[in-house]
Amino acid sequence: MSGLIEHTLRGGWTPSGAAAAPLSAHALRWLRQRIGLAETTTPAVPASLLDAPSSALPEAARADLASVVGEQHVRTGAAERLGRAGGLSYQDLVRRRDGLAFAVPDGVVLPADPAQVQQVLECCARHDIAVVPFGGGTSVVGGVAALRGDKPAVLALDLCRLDRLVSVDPVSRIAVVQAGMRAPELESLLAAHGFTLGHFPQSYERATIGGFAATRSAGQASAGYGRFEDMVQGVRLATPAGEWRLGAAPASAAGPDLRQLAVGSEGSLGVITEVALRVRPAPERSRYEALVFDDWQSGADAVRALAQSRVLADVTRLSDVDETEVQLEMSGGAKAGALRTFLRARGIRRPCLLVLGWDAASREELKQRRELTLAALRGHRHVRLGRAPGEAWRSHRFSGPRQRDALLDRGVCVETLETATNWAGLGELRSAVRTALVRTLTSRGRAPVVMCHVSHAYETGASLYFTVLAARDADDPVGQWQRAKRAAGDAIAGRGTITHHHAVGADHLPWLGEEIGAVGEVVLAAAKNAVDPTGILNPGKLIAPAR
Ligand SMILES: Cc1cc2nc3c(=O)[nH]c(=O)nc-3n(C[C@H](O)[C@H](O)[C@H](O)COP(=O)(O)OP(=O)(O)OC[C@H]3O[C@@H](n4cnc5c(N)ncnc54)[C@H](O)[C@@H]3O)c2cc1C
Repeated sequence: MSGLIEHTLRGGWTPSGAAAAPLSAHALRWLRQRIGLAETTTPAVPASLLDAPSSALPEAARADLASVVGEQHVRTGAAERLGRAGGLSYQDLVRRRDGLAFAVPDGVVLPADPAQVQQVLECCARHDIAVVPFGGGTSVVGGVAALRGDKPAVLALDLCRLDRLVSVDPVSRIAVVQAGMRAPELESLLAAHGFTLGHFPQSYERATIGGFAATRSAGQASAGYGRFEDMVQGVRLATPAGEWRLGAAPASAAGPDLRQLAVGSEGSLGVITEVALRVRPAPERSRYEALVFDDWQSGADAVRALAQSRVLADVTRLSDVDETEVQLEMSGGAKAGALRTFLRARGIRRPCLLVLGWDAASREELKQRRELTLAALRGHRHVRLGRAPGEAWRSHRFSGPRQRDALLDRGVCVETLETATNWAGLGELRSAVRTALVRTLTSRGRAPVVMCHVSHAYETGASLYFTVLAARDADDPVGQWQRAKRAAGDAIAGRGTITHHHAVGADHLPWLGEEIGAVGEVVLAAAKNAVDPTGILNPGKLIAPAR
């Protein structure tokens, strides 16, 4: 066990904030000119000035919980509670950075193993206390907001002590892992057995296995290794109705696949305590490179060709013109200028960057896979940039959240949203979301930067991931983003899914009914009623309260 994670009030991805990835003078100049950023800095309010409301956890409940997990593992101090107060969306960060109102749990409980999680839930059901399962706390959709629903108190159930690799079956290639294990720790433990999970979301450094399973996460190498639910062979949950184990075999015809009810249940149907995961041999070789297409549609057509020919690279990531421009500007002015000249000379005026990355067991396998991918791109006009930009992308693949800290310090409204749809509707969906974001975030004649990329491609369609940079409305930063998000959500509804991998949480709930239908909502509510009849599990997330 690696010991407890000490969460403190989070105003960014790292405690050092912007210092971890400072913006260059060139990037700052470019931002000022593009989005009309003021010259001022906008540091976070010191955590010492923020106070938690006093805990509403009844003493009888606290004592009961302590008898299960031990006195030191029921915490009601302000620092502990503020540290689990919400996730890492822009709204969450701005609320905490600016000292605006946000929900704080009444206590934090830290069980040691699946049996204790089960007992904690039974205890909370007895005392009618709401429970928010808390993994890495990286939710960007309000999934770990400390909402209490109709309950008098709410607890953050922090799973960080469930951090064991329970077993590795090298014959079947299955690893059983406790839910609170963080992704980097799991990768290093699997490496000792010669395996990898291959799940590398941008939140890799902080997120947990239970969180991935609870949200149907998708990593950067999803084209090769699959989405998280593709990796889940079995799952063990604690529920107020009792323990639930699913996944006796890799495939089964024993009725609907109930694993898929547990995976993606976002803490509303149970607390995931263990996951049996499909693992693969760690790659001996890997190679990343970059290509450029002239405009979005040519690039999207090329990625569709790769997906439909089933020769996608493990990492296949296509940036649109705006995202490509920002990548160039953030990486430095002179280099960007030289590259533009080089591309213009080759007829590329609206560059869209495609990063491809392959993992393989041998040099031969790598060569073969790469050749198949590149062969499918013949006929799709592009310019190859070689390995350097591909490898640069790989080495900075987890630095986005640090860069966000730096942007937050400079008064930028910086947020992302994602969706997916079929290839036939992808162009329309992208335009509709772009238009909604530009319309709602244009202020004083300055339009925001709206970037988009495809990083998860399928034979029938792809995801779209948008990143927005706008000058922050200092008077109403939360309202500014909420208006933009509402407009984007309305543009998505009916054209695609409201979420491809961030999950529903509280923030996407207004659109869920339109996506799954009234019958779908009734089915989800019935499942909840069966496992959580008094509604203590994560109120206000995924499943709307009964009207
Ligand atoms: C900078 C940044 C980048 C991101 N990049 C990606 C990305 O590339 N791909 C991606 O898929 N997501 C991404 N996310 C979103 C987020 O990291 C994922 O949703 C992740 O799966 C959450 O894991 P977590 O352990 O932090 O879960 P948490 O944030 O702690 O919880 C997420 C939800 O799952 C529930 N939950 C957590 N653990 C359990 C459990 N054991 N049992 C039951 N319910 C549980 C919570 O109650 C909550 O509803 C990103 C987030 C940030 C901030």
